[in-house]
Amino acid sequence: MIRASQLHKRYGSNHVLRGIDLDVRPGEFVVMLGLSGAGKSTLLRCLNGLTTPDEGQLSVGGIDLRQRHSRRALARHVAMVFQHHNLVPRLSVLKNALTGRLGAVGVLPSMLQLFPRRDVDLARQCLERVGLAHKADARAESLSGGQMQRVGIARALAQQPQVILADEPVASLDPKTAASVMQCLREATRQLGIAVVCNLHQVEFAREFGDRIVGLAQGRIVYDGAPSGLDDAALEAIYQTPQPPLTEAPRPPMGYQPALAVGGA
Ligand SMILES: Nc1ncnc2c1ncn2[C@@H]1O[C@H](COP(=O)(O)OP(=O)(O)OP(=O)(O)O)[C@@H](O)[C@H]1O
Repeated sequence: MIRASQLHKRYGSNHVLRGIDLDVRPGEFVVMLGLSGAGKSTLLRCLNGLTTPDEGQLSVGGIDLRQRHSRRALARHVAMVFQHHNLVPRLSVLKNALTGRLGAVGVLPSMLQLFPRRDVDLARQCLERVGLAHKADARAESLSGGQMQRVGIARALAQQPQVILADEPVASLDPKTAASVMQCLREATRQLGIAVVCNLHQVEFAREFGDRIVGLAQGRIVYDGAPSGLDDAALEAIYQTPQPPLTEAPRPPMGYQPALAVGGA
């Protein structure tokens, strides 16, 4: 589903990704952890074709991302879930979900918002999956933050992607709502066999919802394994070495207590 081999990405002299090897299978839910600046979002941008790696091999859904013409094709296979859901507030919930079909219908029908019946049915089914079928006609702006993010997930599902990339999808939500949105994302994608790569800052959510955890530190994978293997040593590799830069305080991973006191007696 995703095959990345020895990916490198530099922004000027900033060597952000330093040899990433990552294979993700259909239906696998991968949670990516790491300090701010570790390179998580950059890796997601490589996976959705927004950024081109400087070196390495990368294919997503069987599409070789080194080829220019593949970007449009990629949009049909890869959907995004954003931290700030990016809904159109004045549109109905159903129409927001339907925007997931924009890449599949022609330009004119999409400008006129004329969607085939089957797309409307699909969008309704996706809303049902995220528990919001009853809100189909409500304006998106009338929903709670958690409900809005569920619509964001429904929109991604309506794209019928092979891969969903989620960049801190629950960072703006309270812990209880965040857990229910993570549950919703995991269940829907598992039922449909969609591979997920999800950036998170909450270690306990990574443990609870991830099939597999990938830890990034300074552009390198320092942990790749089961949630059960995410012990203190693994967390120290992800969060403690090297120390975060003094100018940029990282968001602390929730529930993480370092095993060793830094700078202690
Ligand atoms: N478009 C860009 N141009 C220049 N530098 C960039 C760009 N995007 C990211 N960077 C740099 O790449 C590094 C990694 O950033 P990235 O956003 O991938 O980190 P992250 O792990 O996702 O952090 P966070 O958890 O805060 O989102 C940072 O030093 C950042 O400043």
